[in-house]
Amino acid sequence: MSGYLDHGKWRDGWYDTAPSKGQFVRTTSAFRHRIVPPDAAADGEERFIAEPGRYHLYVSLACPWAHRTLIVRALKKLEPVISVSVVEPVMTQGWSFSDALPDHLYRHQFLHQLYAQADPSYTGRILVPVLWDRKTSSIVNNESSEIIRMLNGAFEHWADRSVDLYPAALRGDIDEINSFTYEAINNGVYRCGFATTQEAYEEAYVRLFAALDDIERRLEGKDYLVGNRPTEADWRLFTTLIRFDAVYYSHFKCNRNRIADMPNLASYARRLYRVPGIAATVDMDHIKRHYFMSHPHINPTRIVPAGPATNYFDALD
Ligand SMILES: N[C@@H](CCC(=O)N[C@@H](CS)C(=O)NCC(=O)O)C(=O)O
Repeated sequence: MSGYLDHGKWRDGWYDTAPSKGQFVRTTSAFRHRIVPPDAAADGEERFIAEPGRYHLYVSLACPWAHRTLIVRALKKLEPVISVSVVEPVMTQGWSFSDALPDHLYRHQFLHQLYAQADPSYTGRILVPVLWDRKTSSIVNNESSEIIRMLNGAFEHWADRSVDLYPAALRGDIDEINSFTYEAINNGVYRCGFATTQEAYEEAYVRLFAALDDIERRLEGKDYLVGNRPTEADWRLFTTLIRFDAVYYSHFKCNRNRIADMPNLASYARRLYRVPGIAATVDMDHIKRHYFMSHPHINPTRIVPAGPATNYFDALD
């Protein structure tokens, strides 16, 4: 089960959808600091400066938002620079650690203990991803869209500079697609799955599939959403696509059709999946166990479906 911290104390509890007429409203991330490259920190004012071995990511392999950060870390070849701890996929007191999946820094049992360590009076939900600073023992940032920008741009001294997921010339187009994708698709599947009224669910469902149809058209004759190399816009969409047929289609009732039934989207997702380093970031076991076992209000038996037998992304051409 999930829950939140109330002035540093754990409380079980789900999102209250009553004030929003059954609509799921995502909470905003609380920690929003920035890491700057060493050369941009010359005046000594900056608190968080890029350096190897200083920062640590806490992620769930199940979570599409955390998945973005692992993808950018892999593409920028930052594995030796930024270390990672992975939480257990099934929520207990929210996200937890185990002997098999430990908190490498503090051996906490639960992620909420890390939030309380950063801010003993923290009130709010305990979200992944978390970008942690060893030096100040604090959370730099827990908003994936901002973390991926930092991984793409602040660690250039140690990163693979041939990869730029947010090139200056394409930023306007990337930002525009990102907000469209976020509202209707990335968060749209959650707005379907966590809706508590028929109206709220149907509104999210119609918007989701209209957006997928739109992207299906945009991808006609194109390999990527913006330009001719993968950008942030592609990776942000990818983490939802890869979970869609196995989880969102059934668990979140996003069942007009599968991604496998949309030829351009299916081959696009497969193309992205085959980029070197990406397949290793996709863990279908964590993904399926997390969703089907962590939301007992949606799936009370907590049975994890055996299928789908094959996914569009591992099918042979
Ligand atoms: N906007 C945030 C969203 C992060 C988020 O909602 N993560 C989910 C996992 S998919 C979470 O940790 N949920 C725990 C909860 O809501 O209690 C981001 O992109 O970083």
